[in-house]
Amino acid sequence: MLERFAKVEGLGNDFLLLDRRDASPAVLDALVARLRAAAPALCDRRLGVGGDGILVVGPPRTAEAAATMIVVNHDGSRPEMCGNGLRCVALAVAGAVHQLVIDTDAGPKPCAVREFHPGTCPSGQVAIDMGPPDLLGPRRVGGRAFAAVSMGNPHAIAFVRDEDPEALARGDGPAVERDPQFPDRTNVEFARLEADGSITLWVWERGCGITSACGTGACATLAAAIAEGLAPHARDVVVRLPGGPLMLRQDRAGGSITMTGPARVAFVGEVEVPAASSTA
Ligand SMILES: N[C@@H](CCC[C@H](N)C(=O)O)C(=O)O
Repeated sequence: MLERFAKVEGLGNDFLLLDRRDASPAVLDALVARLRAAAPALCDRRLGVGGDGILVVGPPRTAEAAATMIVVNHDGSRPEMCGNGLRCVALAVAGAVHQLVIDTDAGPKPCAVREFHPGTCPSGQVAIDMGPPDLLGPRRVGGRAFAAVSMGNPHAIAFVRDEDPEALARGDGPAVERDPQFPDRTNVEFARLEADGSITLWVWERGCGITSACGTGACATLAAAIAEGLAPHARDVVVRLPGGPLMLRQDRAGGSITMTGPARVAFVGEVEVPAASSTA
């Protein structure tokens, strides 16, 4: 069955986006099941469209929302949240309305689209109220201390000084992702505080591997940095990811984190999504 999609990206974290705001709950559930089974093939960068995951835009679940975002990782798993993906969904849904709420599996998220360039392939800057982080305490994995933080989805953050965060994310990410202390697996962050107050961040994503950016990972890292006294409240903090910078801010302890960054539709197309039973 052919499905129309937009290829979207935020800082190079890229997704197939299927807008099915017209679908009934049963049709949406069946589509998500098919996409989960087909995700490794669809997201394959040589044999498929290519992407870190898939975003399904469904009808809103709550009265104030414009739509719902459902996320499927590259490996077919279904995470609760995706920061870069949500910026892309807000951009795709926004049209003339630049303030909107999108429902997610981690609750409703207010979004503001700025510097909107309309067209078949719109782009813009999107600010999202990502909600408050949940600080879950320290974990020790392989002799290293990680801060466990939930942004709706799970993160394990280690701060390094003289080590290379990219090498650590590539080398240690897979084992930390599957450490038994994280029964749902975890996204894994290696972060370095820079002299100018910014944070350099590499992320090994659950269900994807290394990505060029992770919005929830950046927010979780800021929360851990503030908790450890490494970053300030009520000031913009730049988190530098391989794909570019995200601007983050938490105004008070325990409060919401605001994330601002780019989103873009790269191209649109149609792709065959096989029935779930024939993709095993
Ligand atoms: N890239 C995303 C996070 C996507 C979900 C993640 N892989 C998970 O399994 O939790 C982001 O920008 O937040």
